[in-house]
Amino acid sequence: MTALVENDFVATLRAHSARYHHQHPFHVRMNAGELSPRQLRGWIANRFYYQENIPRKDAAILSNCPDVEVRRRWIRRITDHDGTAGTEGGIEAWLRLGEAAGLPRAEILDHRHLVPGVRFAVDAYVNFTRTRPWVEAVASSLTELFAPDLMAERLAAFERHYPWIDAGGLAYFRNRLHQAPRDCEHALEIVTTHCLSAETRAAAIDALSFKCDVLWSQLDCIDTAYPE
Ligand SMILES: O=C(O)c1cc(C(=O)O)c2c(n1)C(=O)C(=O)c1cc(C(=O)O)[nH]c1-2
Repeated sequence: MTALVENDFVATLRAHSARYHHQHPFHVRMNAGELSPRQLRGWIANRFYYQENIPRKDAAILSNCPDVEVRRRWIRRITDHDGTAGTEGGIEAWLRLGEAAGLPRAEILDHRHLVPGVRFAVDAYVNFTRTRPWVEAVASSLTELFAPDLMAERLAAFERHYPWIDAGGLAYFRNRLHQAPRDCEHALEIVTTHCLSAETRAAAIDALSFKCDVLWSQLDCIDTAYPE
């Protein structure tokens, strides 16, 4: 009985793929090769704000998490993005993606292209992880269950449709192909072991819905700011 209910819980989480931002019209146009250089650069510059805030939200989760075993594994996410002495992290890789697309790193770093709604959505995500119970914050990261398929599609689309972007700039997406499955396996393990009541399971599902909205809202704002 418990196993069956747990299967339902995981199935409900996975069913959120239907609300994932791979379906957003901006991503659909991106993968179909229909975006202009200006639109792609706008997306890269705005998505940087998400990238640079991911380690801050992971630090918020660490600060709220009392379990040393979880912290020992979760901390890896921060160095994946920030890098370490001698190794490039995701933030640097994203800046290189920008440069490969003709966007100077200074223009990404100073947020001159950042639109208010993207800032608002990303700040809402970080705030959520600071203020909600840590297991809910972990559940909100489960959009990464759906990310690898989108990354693989995006990689192929960039190579095929946007050859003006130097292929060396695509390392960020390649790295996420193996980082995301590892990360979401851990997140799913945490959520399924900690959310055993109807209430905690409902809260985890709500957290994942909220995160789908965060990702969708970012693209809505980028889409509006960079019309065809
Ligand atoms: O480009 C994307 O579509 C996409 C989506 C997501 C996601 O599903 O949250 C993440 C990422 N990229 C990503 O690069 C990343 O590092 C990441 C971390 C997280 C998270 O919530 O912990 N999501 C994502």
